[in-house]
Amino acid sequence: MKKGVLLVNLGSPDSPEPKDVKKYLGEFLMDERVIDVPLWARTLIVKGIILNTRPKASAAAYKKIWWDEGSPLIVISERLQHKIQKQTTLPVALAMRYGSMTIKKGLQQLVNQGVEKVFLIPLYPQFAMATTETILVLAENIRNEHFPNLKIEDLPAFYNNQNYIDVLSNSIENHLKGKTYEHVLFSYHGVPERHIRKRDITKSHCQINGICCKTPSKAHEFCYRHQCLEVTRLVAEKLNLKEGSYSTSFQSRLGFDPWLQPYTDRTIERLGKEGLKSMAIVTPAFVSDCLETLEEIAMEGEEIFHEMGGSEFTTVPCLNDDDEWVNLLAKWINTWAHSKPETV
Ligand SMILES: C=CC1=C(C)c2cc3[nH]c(cc4nc(cc5[nH]c(cc1n2)c(C)c5CCC(=O)O)C(CCC(=O)O)=C4C)c(C)c3C=C
Ligand SMILES: [Fe+2]
Ligand SMILES: [Fe+2]
Repeated sequence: MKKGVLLVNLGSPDSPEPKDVKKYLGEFLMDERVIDVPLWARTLIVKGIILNTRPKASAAAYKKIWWDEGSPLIVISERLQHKIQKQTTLPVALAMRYGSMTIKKGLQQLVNQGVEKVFLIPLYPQFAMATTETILVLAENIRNEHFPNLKIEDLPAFYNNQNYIDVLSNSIENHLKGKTYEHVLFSYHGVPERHIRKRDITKSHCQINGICCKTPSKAHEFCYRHQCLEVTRLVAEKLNLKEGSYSTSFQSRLGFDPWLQPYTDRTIERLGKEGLKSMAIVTPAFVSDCLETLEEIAMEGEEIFHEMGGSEFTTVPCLNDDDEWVNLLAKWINTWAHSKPETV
């Protein structure tokens, strides 16, 4: 049975022009796993409010970070794909959950090469309904409709895989080059608190308080908050960061519902107000730099810190196409390729 790999990331607009940003945001935010309210309410919020107000401002933000070759998230994902391809004999395709590089096209490319079994790799270290789950559900729907004979297996969230933690820690250490910052902030993309409760398979564990995510539970297989806190804990342990010299926060909230806290912008503000002069930010919910890291953190975050009196602010790049990261993904792919007996 011929095997192949499909890497899947979030996606970006085709260009940083308001019309393309509007089209992209429309598809993204109408996803029932991103804005998880009934269709009528989602339509009202997205088409009635957000798409009439946000695309211009979002387009301006995209313009600040756009590269000559295109969206950083897409260009970086393509570089990753090409580097991985050099380390495996399996065909490696790339798709995006939203936008024009669709999952259907990615699966079609593999099928055209004779692939019968796909290793689907959502490029997210932590599970979330708005990221991993929506990819898996869509891929399964596309398979049922267009490729019923195709087998698909997926890579589960790898937030606590020690090899991943080592690669991430090394990349942080390499960026900081031995310089000590007074605080290291681990900033993860936020989600509404409701998303965490919805995916609590025990129905009662996740209270979103100080202790639930630190108390062992089978709920953690699908608890984004637990998985983010674990990445921070494991990296801090590996890098020997002292208690109090690092913390976790959540960025990019949208709307009025409570999202995971503490919020990144307020945390940077607080640290600046407390007289902190130097800080580093790491963004481990993303494996590729994107609007959220290059604009919201590296530009807006730095501006907030400076306004509050801080001076040195550094944003650690995502893993992008880092060689150790490529090697690790290639190792997982090649292990998968050889691990299971072929079905005839
Ligand atoms: C209800 C809204 C959103 C949820 C829930 C959400 C979860 C979520 N998103 C990412 C990763 C990325 N998000 C990006 C951009 C982005 N996200 C939202 C909204 C939600 N995300 C919006 C409206 C936008 C667009 C930006 C804007 O208009 O200001 C990106 C960047 C894409 C790019 O092109 O660079 C990424 C990556 C994760 C990991 C996540 C939940 C865990
Ligand atoms: Fe997002
Ligand atoms: Fe939890």
